[in-house]
Amino acid sequence: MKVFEKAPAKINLSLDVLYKREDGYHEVEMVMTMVDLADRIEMQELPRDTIIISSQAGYIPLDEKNLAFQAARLIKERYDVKKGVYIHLDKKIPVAAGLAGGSSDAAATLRGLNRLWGLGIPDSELLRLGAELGSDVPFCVTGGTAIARGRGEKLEPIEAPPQCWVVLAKPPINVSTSEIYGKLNAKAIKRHPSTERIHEAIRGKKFDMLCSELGNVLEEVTLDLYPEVRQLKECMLKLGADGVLMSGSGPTVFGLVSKEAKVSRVYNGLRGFCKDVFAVRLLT
Ligand SMILES: C[C@](O)(CO)[C@H](O)COP(=O)(O)OP(=O)(O)OC[C@H]1O[C@@H](n2ccc(N)nc2=O)[C@H](O)[C@@H]1O
Ligand SMILES: Nc1ncnc2c1ncn2[C@@H]1O[C@H](COP(=O)(O)OP(=O)(O)OP(=O)(O)O)[C@@H](O)[C@H]1O
Repeated sequence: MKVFEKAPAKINLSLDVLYKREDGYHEVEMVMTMVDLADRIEMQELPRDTIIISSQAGYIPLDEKNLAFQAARLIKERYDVKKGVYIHLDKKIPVAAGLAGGSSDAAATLRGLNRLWGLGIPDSELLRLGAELGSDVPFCVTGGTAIARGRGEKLEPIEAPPQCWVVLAKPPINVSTSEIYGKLNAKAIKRHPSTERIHEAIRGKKFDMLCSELGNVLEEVTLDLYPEVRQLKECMLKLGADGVLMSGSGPTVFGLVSKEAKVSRVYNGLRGFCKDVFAVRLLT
């Protein structure tokens, strides 16, 4: 038997850090949503008690470092499943991009294996398992739009943002999430985004307000380390995107665009700047 799951990319409409915690993680407040750019995960039962990962993408680990492998191992151990599984990851989300590609693959694996093996694990438990795999995984389990708190695992589902186009561009650099958090001085953040005002813009479907309230405190670190990300933001604004922000710890920058007529100008203008450019819709 085989099951398929879509693993969509996330973007952070806001990302605020409140303080650094004793456990080394940062207490965050983020508004997150999904976009229509997704990996496709195929899971097939194997008679032998093993986990095999394959992918068409040549640049991700296929062993226990892969988050989908870790998700499968966690479910097998926790629910004492003696069967094996073959997992194929058809990667469309750029890797180490700030789009939670690995986290979304892990979440899709949890959902898919729950179905494949008929385990009947409730959503609340899938969220708890997800939190053991990474801070972004619980949000990827539920999807939709949510305010995430704690280290990212405490979720408050909210309304969908006003529908628009999202142009994503990833410059050809790799950014380490732990390095960016590590270099952030939480006590010296210059400008905190307002989660409340972002939520108000979403609730009231106020697209212009949403664009002007976008904010991510990790930009302070990543944009200084990688000036090309700052240039990419400026370029996207010049090309006519209505609101522009870096997603997660970067380096992907996304632009919100309300009018379809403007999308191709932004998309084509960026193609000269970097190879990984996508024009997609919000997944509402
Ligand atoms: C940047 C975001 O992607 C925004 O959604 C997330 O905050 C990070 O999510 P993630 O990549 O799933 O994070 P994890 O795999 O749990 O942690 C990676 C590293 O990021 C740092 N980290 C992560 C989350 C958090 N709230 N505080 C942190 O300081 C820690 O150093 C950790 O070692
Ligand atoms: N299934 C997977 N897909 C992509 N990368 C994976 C996967 N499993 C493990 N990795 C590893 O995880 C690292 C981060 O990749 P990922 O694409 O998840 O980053 P990201 O989009 O920056 O995540 P986040 O936004 O959650 O910080 C990469 O170095 C990659 O080798």
